[in-house]
Amino acid sequence: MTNIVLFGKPGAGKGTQAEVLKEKYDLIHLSTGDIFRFNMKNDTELGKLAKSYINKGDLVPDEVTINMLKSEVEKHTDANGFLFDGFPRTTPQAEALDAFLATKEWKVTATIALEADDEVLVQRLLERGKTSGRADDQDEAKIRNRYEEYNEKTAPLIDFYQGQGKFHSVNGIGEIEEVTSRLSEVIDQL
Ligand SMILES: Nc1ncnc2c1ncn2[C@@H]1O[C@H](COP(=O)(O)OP(=O)(O)O)[C@@H](O)[C@H]1O
Repeated sequence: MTNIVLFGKPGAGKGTQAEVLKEKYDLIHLSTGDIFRFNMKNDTELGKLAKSYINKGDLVPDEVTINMLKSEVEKHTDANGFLFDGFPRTTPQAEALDAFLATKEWKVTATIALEADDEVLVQRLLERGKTSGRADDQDEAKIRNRYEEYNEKTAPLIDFYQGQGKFHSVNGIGEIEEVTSRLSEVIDQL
């Protein structure tokens, strides 16, 4: 069982890399952002709730996110491992993930951060907003708010995973293939 947390600021390339890594390492890719967007598109109760937070650039409350994540993991208990993308994003989420995985005698194998400079990332998101239709990518104020959420709530997870000796980081700037090979170097040594 290999469980990898892909970590990084909005726009760092987690989703792009996850698409490649899930095939390469036969992992189930769980993106909380994608799951929320799927629910928003289908106008489910979860989608309606999430929308009010996401469209402002705020995080969705922990309880909602954690329950959703657990039910997604439960659908794949025969998996070779998971690639968590966009989760955990807060300390309570990270603690809940550890506790939940422990009930299955699993654990987080490693957390790998994609590092990139804020200004590069804001430009990437604005560019993505032109074609993605994502409301949270089209407005610089919403994007800045996501960075504030990241700095305040998500950045402390670096210490959390460093404390567990599981934190790795790679340079997220470069060609997609280049970044994939940096990530693979870390994964191959786990
Ligand atoms: N683990 C989470 N906890 C709370 N909210 C989340 C989580 N994952 C995603 N979201 C919500 O969905 C939005 C989009 O997520 P994602 O696609 O991962 O974004 P980004 O491109 O900003 O990294 C976030 O800004 C947040 O509102």
